[in-house]
Amino acid sequence: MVAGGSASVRAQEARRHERELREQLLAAQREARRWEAASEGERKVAAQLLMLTGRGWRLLVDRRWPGTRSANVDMLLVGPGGVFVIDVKNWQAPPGAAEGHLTAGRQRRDGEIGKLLAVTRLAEAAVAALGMSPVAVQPVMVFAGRSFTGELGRVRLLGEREVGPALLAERARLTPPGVRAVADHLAQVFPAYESSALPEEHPGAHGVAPGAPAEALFDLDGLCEAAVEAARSGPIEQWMTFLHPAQLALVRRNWSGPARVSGPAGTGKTVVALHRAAHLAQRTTGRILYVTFASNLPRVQRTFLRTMSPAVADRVEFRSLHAWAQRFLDERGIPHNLHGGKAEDAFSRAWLHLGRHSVLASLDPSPGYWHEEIDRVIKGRGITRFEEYATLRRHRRRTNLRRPHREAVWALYEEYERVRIRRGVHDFNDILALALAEARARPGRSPYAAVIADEVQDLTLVGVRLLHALVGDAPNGLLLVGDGQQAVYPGGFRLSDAGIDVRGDRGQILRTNYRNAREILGAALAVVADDAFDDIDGTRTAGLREVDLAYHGGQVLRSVCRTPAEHDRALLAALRERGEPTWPDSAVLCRSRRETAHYQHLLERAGIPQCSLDRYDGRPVAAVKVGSYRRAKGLEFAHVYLPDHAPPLGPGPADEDIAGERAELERAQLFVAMTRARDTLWLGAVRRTL
Ligand SMILES: Nc1ncnc2c1ncn2[C@@H]1O[C@H](COP(=O)(O)OP(=O)(O)OP(=O)(O)O)[C@@H](O)[C@H]1O
Repeated sequence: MVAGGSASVRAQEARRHERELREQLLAAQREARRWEAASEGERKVAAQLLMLTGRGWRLLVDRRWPGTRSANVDMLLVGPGGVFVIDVKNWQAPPGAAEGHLTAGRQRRDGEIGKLLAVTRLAEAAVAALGMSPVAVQPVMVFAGRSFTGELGRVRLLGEREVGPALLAERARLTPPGVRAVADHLAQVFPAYESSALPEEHPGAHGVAPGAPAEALFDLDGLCEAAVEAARSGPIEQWMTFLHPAQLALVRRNWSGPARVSGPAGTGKTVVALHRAAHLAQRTTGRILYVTFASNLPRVQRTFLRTMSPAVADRVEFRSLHAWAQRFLDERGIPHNLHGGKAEDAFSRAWLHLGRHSVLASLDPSPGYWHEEIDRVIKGRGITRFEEYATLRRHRRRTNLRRPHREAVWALYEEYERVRIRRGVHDFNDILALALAEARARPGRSPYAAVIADEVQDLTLVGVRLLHALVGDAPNGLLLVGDGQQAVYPGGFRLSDAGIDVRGDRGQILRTNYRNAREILGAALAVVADDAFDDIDGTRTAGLREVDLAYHGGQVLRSVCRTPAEHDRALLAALRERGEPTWPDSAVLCRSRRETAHYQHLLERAGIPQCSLDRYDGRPVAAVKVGSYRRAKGLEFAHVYLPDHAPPLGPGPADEDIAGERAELERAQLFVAMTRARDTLWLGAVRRTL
């Protein structure tokens, strides 16, 4: 570049710098005028918030409360950390917060909290029009001239000196265009307070024509697309701020009783359930119970909620249903003695004694099917009398068991119970049954404002009855989330058997898949295309479902090998080829525990860091996750490797229906594993298994 050229570039830079300084000066003057007009307390607090406005935050001071003549909102602050509804208190007496009450000196001032919450709800409703979740809106009470840190429910209580650093430390949720769009929208909904001398916010200053209708102030589609893109390009642990309108409606909805959200894989059911948990925690002072069947999932979901909405995270309890039930029995002083191993042993003895020489062996000589029959059909559905079992419709069990078979199953069940009781142990079903009896015997002592069950299709009928007993038919009390197509355990039930009615608007379906690339979802649906399934609400649905796709890239890679050793080398080569940076967002998923152990060792020996899904808690870890298909329920990864994914051919049960049922369950499990993949799905197979 010639000398003259470089001087002209410097001159242009200087001019640009000068322009920026002028703009900053004008903005500072505007803000200064607003603060002069504000009350002394607001001025002091606004001065503290300067550090935020200098970093891309937008401050709306002294705004009118829509729908009222004279009520005002002290401040609305919009920044990377979200939306903050700020109420400034300039009290003579020192503020205090104890035992759920706000005080000024000795006087209770709880009404002030109520007012702030009411205006926060208005702000939530306003930003919902942009698809923004209520978790991104936080009420803050700031005490001018004080140093203070506390909280009452979802309201943060901060002193003048604490507020700036506290809000600055919030995790970034909004991009700069997002901040502008949200602030412009709020400026319209909460206009400048008429009786104040404060100048109006001029949206035009942010590049939008003054007087334009509210909808034109931002590009809603653009905002949603950007949010989807951010979610896709970010790490898997990415929490979300913007939801699809259909999802947001479910998060904020008022249900008059129990409700159900279903939808195919990857349609955001868990995202909705987590936002709903946070929303309900914001609206109530009670606790929210969030349960799943799998024991590893609650840890991951707890991490997600903590990231998404730390203010309410402590009031949402994440538990596997069985862990929760055991603690519940402890709290209520009900003796119990869960011992899975000894209970299994009791069944083996019963089988040796009664089962293997009975008519059951001619249908299926291996005890597994009959163990499931007792576990998921008889005890799982709370059947205690043979007459009930004799005529029971066995959902998701294809074999038509005639009376002699049912009598034989019942004899096996009774023998199992005898041995188990003699040994003084309980199985998992007993724990749920004891908890249900206790919850029914002493209702009204439940500390839960709401209960949310994720992956509900995997629970048993007794489990669902137990959750229902905790909240009954209270409005917004019970939310059941799940997808019958992803049932990975045998047997099933209908919600109506539990006395739960989710007809009409209380049963909602999500339809847009946000997770899987088209090719991946296509491959997964091909596996279950012919398997129509019965959902827990009683509807029969075809396996090949209509799904809208939000994402179109991705690929399916297939590797068919001649020997297991060649296959394992191919897996390692595929992992290495994709490269170390991809490993933290990769998972190797296996059909059984035994195979999981095999692939863990394989990766270890090859020097590829691995982390068991049993230990994974949703926080980023620099290792490939390894676990069984069942352990992968509810999770997702950018790259999923399914080694030796085709079930081996071998001698199966004599009964065709039982063989067909087993094969169908295996396909459902494979479908779940395949739909965990966002971008790449690697399918390994050994030719002997094809
Ligand atoms: N509105 C949205 N915008 C962008 N991404 C979304 C949206 N909703 C959900 N997602 C993303 O889609 C993926 C699937 O969401 P989620 O796990 O909640 O689906 P799901 O229906 O529970 O899936 P599954 O039943 O297969 O476990 C997640 O990565 C989530 O972040």
